[in-house]
Amino acid sequence: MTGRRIVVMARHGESEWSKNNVFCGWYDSLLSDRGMNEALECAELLKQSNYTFDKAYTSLLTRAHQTLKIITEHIGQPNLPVEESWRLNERHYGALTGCNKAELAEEYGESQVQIWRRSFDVLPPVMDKSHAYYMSIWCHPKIVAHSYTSSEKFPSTESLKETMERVIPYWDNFIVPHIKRGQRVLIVAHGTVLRSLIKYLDGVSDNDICSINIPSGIPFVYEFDDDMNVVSSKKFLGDKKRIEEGIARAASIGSH
Ligand SMILES: O=C(O)[C@H](O)COP(=O)(O)O
Repeated sequence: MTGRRIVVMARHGESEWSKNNVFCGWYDSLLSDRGMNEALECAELLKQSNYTFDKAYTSLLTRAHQTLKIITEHIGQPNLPVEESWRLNERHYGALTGCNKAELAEEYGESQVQIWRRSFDVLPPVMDKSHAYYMSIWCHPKIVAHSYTSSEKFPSTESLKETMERVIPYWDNFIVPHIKRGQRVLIVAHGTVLRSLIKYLDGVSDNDICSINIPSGIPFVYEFDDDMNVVSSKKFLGDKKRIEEGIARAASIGSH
């Protein structure tokens, strides 16, 4: 089939843990009030541009599901088929999960915290069984259900590199075939998952990806040709100032 192959991606709205400036990763934090509004703004931008979809993809995490639900209801597609996968979960932030970013910057220095957050391949320390959020993450009903049906090994820490190693095969094997069949796809995921896709699709270098930040709740669009070459890349919808502010917010370590 010939025609425009459009994929819309969005990062979920702000979570409670992000509001408190705490590393979240696989911890299942809910959307904050601001996050709910961001999801609604995201939905409104899609509605204004008349976007509709055939299929949505998201992670196992509630903040992404809440965002997706707000979007699908607002654009009048509450029954849009949704496929969820742990492969679209936020990166596993290892032992940093639950730590306040500003406090870590005081202890280890800002540049070390930014290396953990944005470098391509520097791993945060591993989360072991003694970690305060170990049980909360591994006893999550969706993770438990998945462990019964699959032999896949889950991570205990991830950099962008390891995140890409699970996201890109999922994109290639599970999402791309639907796009090639002409389906309009929406992906609601997390900062590092979207950075993985951007790095892969746009051929961003290991160095340049460090300065790419994804604002919460602002949709962006990729367009592909029939051979899945990128024709138009990462086009954010909406107000330029709001996009710039969102990017700056995602880049910053934040305060207590
Ligand atoms: O997991 C998290 O803490 C957030 O999704 C993103 O945090 P970051 O912008 O510090 O990577």
